[in-house]
Amino acid sequence: MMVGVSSPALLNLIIKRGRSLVKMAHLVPTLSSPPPSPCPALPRSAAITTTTNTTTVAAGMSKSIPDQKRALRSDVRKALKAFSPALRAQEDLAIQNIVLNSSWFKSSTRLCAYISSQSLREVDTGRILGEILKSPDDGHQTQVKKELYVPWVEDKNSNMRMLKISSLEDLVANSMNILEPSPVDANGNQHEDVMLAANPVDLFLLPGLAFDRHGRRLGRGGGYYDVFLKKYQKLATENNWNQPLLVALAYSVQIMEEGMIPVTPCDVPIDALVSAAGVIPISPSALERM
Ligand SMILES: Nc1nc2c(c(=O)[nH]1)N(C=O)[C@@H](CNc1ccc(C(=O)N[C@@H](CCC(=O)O)C(=O)O)cc1)CN2
Ligand SMILES: Nc1ncnc2c1ncn2[C@@H]1O[C@H](COP(=O)(O)OP(=O)(O)OP(=O)(O)O)[C@@H](O)[C@H]1O
Repeated sequence: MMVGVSSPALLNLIIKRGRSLVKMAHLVPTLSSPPPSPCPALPRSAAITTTTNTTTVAAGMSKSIPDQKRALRSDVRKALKAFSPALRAQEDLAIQNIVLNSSWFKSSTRLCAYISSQSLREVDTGRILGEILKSPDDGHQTQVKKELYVPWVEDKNSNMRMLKISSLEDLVANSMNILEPSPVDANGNQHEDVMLAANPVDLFLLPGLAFDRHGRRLGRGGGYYDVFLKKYQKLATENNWNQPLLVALAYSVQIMEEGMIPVTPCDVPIDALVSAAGVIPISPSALERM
């Protein structure tokens, strides 16, 4: 099976090791039948109406928010498919350069970042992950030492953990063809769960399908990030920590006009968006820190 990874380094890792893929069919999210939601959906009358072909509806017959989300996901997947590989590569380079050269990335010490998947056509994080994991050069330390936590899908009920890795060797492909931490690291130790870490994460680099300039984010429909981010924000509040900066990475075709992304109270807004055109700080904390 071909694993879709965004960076040649990650791809080589998979090929080189030639390990059989870990099968976790029981962990594949049943995207069509999510768990009962504690987040009340907005009334239909509050649903977005006249924005795209997919959400334009007759008066009083607006689509439900889940239906609007499904339709927008489908539109964005098509746009990503039609996005030229050359432009995509240009944007991958520009986005990663913006992150790597930013003061907020350089000064971050604990990060949660996604391992980009080429088959999902996600903004490449390969160089960023490499930079986070590289050992600081003795005597020529150019960056603050960083700790990296990456997603591990726990079950199909939107539960995801963020586990600490210290090397890309700690990753194996899951049943969704996304690289995840293996059950134990190279030394046979469990990966630390960020929810049990003594110190706070300062930066999240988030994936998603669609975003807008006002902080709305549409994910892939599993609810994994929304559930996790709510829990982590609660943990930060309980510990009197600063809230982490939530920064999403987006190709130009994933940035929507205001009003196109349907949201419910469960959707956690992002603080900032990085596209090839630059950083868009959104929240007051992003305006302060970026
Ligand atoms: N790189 C990466 N890792 C991640 C996420 C992510 O979005 N990106 N996740 C974020 O939640 C979690 C995994 N959730 C996922 C949810 C759906 C699909 C997926 O393959 N979706 C297909 C459609 C499947 C369907 O409709 O049945 C797709 O989007 O094309 C993958 C991962 C944790 N790890
Ligand atoms: N905090 C939460 N607690 C419980 N269920 C939630 C929470 N957040 C989202 N969900 C549920 O998860 C399902 C998917 O939500 P939604 O479509 O917003 O996901 P998404 O934003 O596309 O995915 P992700 O958050 O993984 O990027 C919905 O049924 C939603 O009600």
